[in-house]
Amino acid sequence: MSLEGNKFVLQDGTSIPAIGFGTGTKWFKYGDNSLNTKLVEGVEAALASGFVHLDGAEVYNTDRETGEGIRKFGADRSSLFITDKYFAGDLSYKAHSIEANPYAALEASLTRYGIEYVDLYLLHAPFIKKATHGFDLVEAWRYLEKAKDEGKARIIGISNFTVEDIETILKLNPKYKPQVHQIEYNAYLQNQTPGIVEFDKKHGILTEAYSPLAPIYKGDSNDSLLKYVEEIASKYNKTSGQILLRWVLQNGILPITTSSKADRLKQYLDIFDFTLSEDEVANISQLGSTKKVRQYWLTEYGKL
Ligand SMILES: NC(=O)C1=CN([C@@H]2O[C@H](COP(=O)(O)OP(=O)(O)OC[C@H]3O[C@@H](n4cnc5c(N)ncnc54)[C@H](OP(=O)(O)O)[C@@H]3O)[C@@H](O)[C@H]2O)C=CC1
Ligand SMILES: O=C1Nc2ccccc2C1=O
Repeated sequence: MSLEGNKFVLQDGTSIPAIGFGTGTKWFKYGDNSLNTKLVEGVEAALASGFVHLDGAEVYNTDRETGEGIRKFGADRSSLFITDKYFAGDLSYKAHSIEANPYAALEASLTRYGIEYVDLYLLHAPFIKKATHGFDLVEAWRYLEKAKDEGKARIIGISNFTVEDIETILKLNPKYKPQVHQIEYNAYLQNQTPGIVEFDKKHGILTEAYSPLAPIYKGDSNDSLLKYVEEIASKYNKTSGQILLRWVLQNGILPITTSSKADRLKQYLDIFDFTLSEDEVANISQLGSTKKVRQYWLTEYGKL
């Protein structure tokens, strides 16, 4: 698995556009079934800027907007990389997919998107138990394998898993191993759970980083990391956001970001024409590690 230009190439040769546009976080509209025309326009703007990798999930309830944005823009399906995620719920299991299983959930999502397949299908979280879901984590993984076998998902993977959760799947010698793992990752949270980034690497699993820009909106003006990032941003004639995204890439990790602003979307994509030195990457890691910020899955993984 390696970064080659603006793509990550997996061990089996599959390539993934190296930065994704997310339709969760600021667009997240679980429980609201009205069509968000701002997001339809946002997807069109992302495509017009040059994004081809779109990150969605059942729980975001934004697949109709994504499909509509793709059709309005007139993008060729084969030029896009679309991710969807099964809504497993969290530890409390208060909310979760209403579909019978991950395979059925994907079929329902495909209908809402108006597409035939997704490029990547993930279990959004590992909190899956026979008692609550009717199937366990391993059986959930089998549903993803079925989706892959039938061409409904080109690649399958996981999100927010611990090392132990991944081992539960690997131990069973699955037909397909998880190829991608999406986690919260940025300079302020360099391991969502202990040892996870190293574990993914060791097993040839591509890590994706959600919330890669957290230091910008979670830092304060006296922050030593942000001061340093600003300094190197001016050296490379880039913005702080571009430096933080580049730092993610140079750690071998694929950033998933988002914005409603056309100029920011263009900036996010303009990160492939410069390289931070090894010292600069190490300095960002070191300065970032002096502060810890977790934004998601706090109940499950602990407030920092
Ligand atoms: N698997 C999972 O459990 C999760 C997955 N995700 C996925 O990851 C995607 C991205 O996550 P997200 O946390 O939004 O990613 P980022 O950390 O990249 O944050 C994006 C936000 O940063 C803001 N921003 C960018 N630059 C600046 C700046 N200079 N000053 C102030 N604000 C700035 C943008 O605001 P603006 O719009 O104003 O430009 C945008 O809302 C989600 O949409 C979702 O698809 C996210 C969370 C959990
Ligand atoms: O985008 C997201 N927003 C969230 C909030 C809580 C849990 C998961 C997510 C996402 O994936």
